[in-house]
Amino acid sequence: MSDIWTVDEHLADILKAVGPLDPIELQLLDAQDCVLTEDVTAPVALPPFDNSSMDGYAVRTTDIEGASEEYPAVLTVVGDIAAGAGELPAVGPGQAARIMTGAPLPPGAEAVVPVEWTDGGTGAGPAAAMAPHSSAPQALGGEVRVHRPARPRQHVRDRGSDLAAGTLALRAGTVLGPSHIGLLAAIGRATVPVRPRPRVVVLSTGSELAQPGEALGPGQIHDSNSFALTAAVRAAGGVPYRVATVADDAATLRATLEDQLIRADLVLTSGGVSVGAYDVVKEALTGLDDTVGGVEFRRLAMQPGKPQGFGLVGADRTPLLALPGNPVSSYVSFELFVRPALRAMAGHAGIHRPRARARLDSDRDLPSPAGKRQYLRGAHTPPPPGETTGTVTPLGGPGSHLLGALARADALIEIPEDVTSVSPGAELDVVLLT
Ligand SMILES: Nc1nc2c(c(=O)[nH]1)N[C@H]1C(S)=C(S)[C@@H](COP(=O)(O)OP(=O)(O)OC[C@H]3O[C@@H](n4cnc5c(N)ncnc54)[C@H](O)[C@@H]3O)O[C@H]1N2
Ligand code: MOO
Repeated sequence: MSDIWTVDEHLADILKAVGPLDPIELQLLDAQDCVLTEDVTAPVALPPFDNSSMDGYAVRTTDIEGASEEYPAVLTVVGDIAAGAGELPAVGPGQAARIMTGAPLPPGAEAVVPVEWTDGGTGAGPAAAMAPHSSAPQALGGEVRVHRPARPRQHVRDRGSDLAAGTLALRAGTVLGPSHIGLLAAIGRATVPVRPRPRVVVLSTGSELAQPGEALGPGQIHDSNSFALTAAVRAAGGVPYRVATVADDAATLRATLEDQLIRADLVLTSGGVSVGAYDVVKEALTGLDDTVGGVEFRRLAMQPGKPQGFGLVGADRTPLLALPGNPVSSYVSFELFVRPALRAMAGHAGIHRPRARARLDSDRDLPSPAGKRQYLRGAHTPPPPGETTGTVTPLGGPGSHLLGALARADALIEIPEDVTSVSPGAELDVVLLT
């Protein structure tokens, strides 16, 4: 390994050190967006019993053979079955039971005729709806005229027609979305085993940093990195813990870190990793014994994001990524190194942002530093229908302080290490950020 690391070497080194977190059992709604770690079989059939798909009448089909509006079949109504009904009236020859959508099919009945195929028990013409339950006594014990025949099982949802009891409901590896959570609830699961969301402590350093909402003193700037990184952790599916900004003091940083490790699956710091006299992260975490740090600081063949630290710290060997302080550098570093690590820890199969090929939309050549992979910020336009290559327009410039342009970007334009100039119209890889 040379003194300078490539982007790919640094990423591989991080991914080698982080693995999927141990599964935990979570309540259904807490498990949203998490990765299921075991196959789930349905302990019950879905639906659990034969039931009606219509508001209407449960009937024996032979009783209504040949029924028409002119010659309706006249049946005696023996009961009223609501969804959730326990006791069911038996339907004998010449009989029908009023039945609601989702209510169990009563014994003896073979099909359901929708109320619109009947007179609704009124003795008049075709009904548009059922008489309300409050006036049911008039319907019960009375008669219903059925105007159309029905096939056996028509408008009946058979027990187990969705899922048979004992069959696979969801496979391990499923990322639990709303429909999966609905299915788990339907089969009666209250909790499921999933990979937890990685808990990430976000810590920014710098004596020049003021909090948003505070007035800036001379030489001060607002801390934006810890906010951007906290939001990025959440967007990547992690649980962020943003810690108060630490001034440029190595002892304070070490103490803060020791306090925070208890709740961290991963630690992110920003700033203090370069070669300045106050580069506190480097000072605090270099060459320490195992109680706090084994962080290695390296230079990457990359712009932005050249200085990076990575190591495993504390008794639990918690991964720590020390990101550069320049706001664009820390954000780009998050996208390229931290996000894939968090996705791997959460057990996702796809850990990288999608990529696309795009033509450079620019009125001039873009220079790029020799020997470094450059990530410019850009606005991506997908290819028109039938084409495979979209376009990308650079925003701002290469400066690592250009947060305004970053906020307008939806892509990172990747310029390879061996390219020193890109002409308008040239095809490039872009990393899609949305
Ligand atoms: N002589 C050299 N100087 C620098 C080099 C170098 O190789 N030789 N590398 C430059 C590069 S590239 C980067 S990136 C930065 C990295 O610096 P640090 O990680 O040590 O970060 P700081 O010095 O603390 O800050 C850099 C810059 O970013 C601003 N900053 C820091 N934290 C925040 C925050 N939380 N929110 C907003 N802005 C922040 C800080 O004020 C500085 O302007 O080093 C270069 N220098
Ligand atoms: O590499 Mo620094 O990260 O350019 O700004």
